[in-house]
Amino acid sequence: MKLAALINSDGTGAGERQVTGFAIDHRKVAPGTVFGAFEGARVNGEDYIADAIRSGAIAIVARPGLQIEGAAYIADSNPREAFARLAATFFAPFPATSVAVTGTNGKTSCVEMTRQLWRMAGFHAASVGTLGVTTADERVTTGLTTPDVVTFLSNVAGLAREGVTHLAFEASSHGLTQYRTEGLTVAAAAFTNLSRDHLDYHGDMAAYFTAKIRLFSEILSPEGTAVVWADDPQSARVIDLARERGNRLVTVGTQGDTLRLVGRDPTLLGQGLTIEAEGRTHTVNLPLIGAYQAANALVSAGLVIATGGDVAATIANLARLQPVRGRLERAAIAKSGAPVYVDYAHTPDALEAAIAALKPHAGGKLVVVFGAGGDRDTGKRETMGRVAIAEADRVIVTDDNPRTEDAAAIRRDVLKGAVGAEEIGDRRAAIAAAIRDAGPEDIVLVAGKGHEQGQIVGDMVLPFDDVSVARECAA
Ligand SMILES: CC(=O)N[C@H]1[C@@H](OP(=O)(O)OP(=O)(O)OC[C@H]2O[C@@H](n3ccc(=O)[nH]c3=O)[C@H](O)[C@@H]2O)O[C@H](CO)[C@@H](O)[C@@H]1O[C@H](C)C(=O)N[C@@H](C)C(=O)N[C@H](CCC(=O)O)C(=O)O
Ligand SMILES: Nc1ncnc2c1ncn2[C@@H]1O[C@H](COP(=O)(O)OP(=O)(O)OP(=O)(O)O)[C@@H](O)[C@H]1O
Ligand SMILES: N[C@H](CCC[C@H](N)C(=O)O)C(=O)O
Ligand SMILES: [Mg+2]
Repeated sequence: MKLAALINSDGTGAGERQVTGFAIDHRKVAPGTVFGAFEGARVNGEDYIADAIRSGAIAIVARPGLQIEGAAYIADSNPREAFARLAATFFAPFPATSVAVTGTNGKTSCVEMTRQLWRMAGFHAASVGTLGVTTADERVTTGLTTPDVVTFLSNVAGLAREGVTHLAFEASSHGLTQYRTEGLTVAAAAFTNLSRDHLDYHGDMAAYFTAKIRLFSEILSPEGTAVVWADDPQSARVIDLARERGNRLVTVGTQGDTLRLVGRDPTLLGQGLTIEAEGRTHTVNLPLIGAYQAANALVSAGLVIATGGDVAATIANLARLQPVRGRLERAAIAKSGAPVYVDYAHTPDALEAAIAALKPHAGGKLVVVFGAGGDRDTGKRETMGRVAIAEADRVIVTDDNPRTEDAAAIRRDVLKGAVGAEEIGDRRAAIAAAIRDAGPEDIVLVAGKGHEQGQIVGDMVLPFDDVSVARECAA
């Protein structure tokens, strides 16, 4: 593609040059690249413009007012958005039906369940999120929940080339703020819930909510559908916005209109759901435990219905959902018979939801092993501690990805809320102690890392998998 196909010719002849790719990191620039130079949280990408041009960049997308020589200058007051728009033109086409999920908790679960439901309906579907890029055949991790815009758009275009027609992706608040997922037509957008997380980056809850809501105010197609978990205190704001914009609405939950949850009856390994839809009552056995998994299943069904799925068939397909990796995953059975679950709860609300899911199944004690990640919102630590002490019967505070922080200091923050909890810094030792002491009627919950395969200490990633460690400790 010639540069002139992306921008109006600037009279220098630059428009005749061939565009070979897009980059937002100057180290990834090759001859023919369009380079996006953005001010970041850590460094200023504008400082690398000269290096990018030396490496062959033919155009620079940046804010107005810079001196740029040797490449076309595409100046825009919102350079991230302008860059994403151009990159989308370059990488298109994308899967014909794309939907996005935002919210503090449940994004990964929803994109994964939506992908599964589409597949059951016979579509070639994929999901992109914390677990990576997933199709029916394989899963490739990208390292971030919402990858950077170039990785995202090039991967999604690759999926379309492989024949994927249906895509569900996670829109994290960082991703939304940094315009990582612009440029494709979003047919439906879902909101799961809002609670505390990531205030290190966003500052306060209002800014965090504003970041998330951009999915509905700017990214969702004007002809698209907003799918809303109606039971969250913030849902009304999303519903109001969708109404103002004239988007179609699908609301789900006990307060929902499209899929109204009127009954939830936990069984040993799942739950019976009673759902009112289109004036009829449907019943289905969801093979997953916990109110939160029922919520995510309904949001996912809402996304499938919003993009043309049959209501009765979609509800019936919930009976065939497979568990999502690291979300209430039954990892092992202790010698005493106590089941050990691994869950990705790393916010106060998620921890509460995970404990609430398991508690009804514990005849004896509910034991929770958890910590908090370093270089992340410090304010959530004490609240997580308080939730654990209030809801569980035995609490062991341990390490979870200290990153560049002092692990003992992070545990101290958690213990401020978890008054009276035990402290075992080494995660393997903590899991071992919980499993060793668990009685036959007890349940052990190992929370915080879910599917993660490593413990991040400093700039090293030490191999660590809660599921394997639980199995080793139970053996
Ligand atoms: C805080 C944050 O989101 N940082 C991400 C973001 O940074 P930024 O735009 O602020 O970038 P910066 O590092 O200050 O650099 C500014 C610009 O200069 C460029 N640069 C930088 C250095 C250089 O040598 N050359 C160069 O060109 C960078 O590519 C960037 O465009 O852009 C970078 C490039 O894409 C990301 O790698 C980086 O993710 C870091 C590693 C990260 O840890 N992000 C986490 C917090 C994150 O994004 N998490 C969310 C949410 C998780 C969830 O709850 O699900 C996620 O979506 O994963
Ligand atoms: N609907 C929900 N309501 C409350 N808690 C939930 C809900 N869904 C998931 N959780 C909790 O959040 C954890 C993470 O779930 P999931 O990975 O689906 O969320 P996410 O939004 O993708 O998280 P991340 O922001 O890390 O990508 C789960 O393990 C569970 O503890
Ligand atoms: N996407 C989340 C994952 C947190 C997982 C938890 N194990 C931690 O390290 O805090 C984040 O980057 O904040
Ligand atoms: Mg996720």
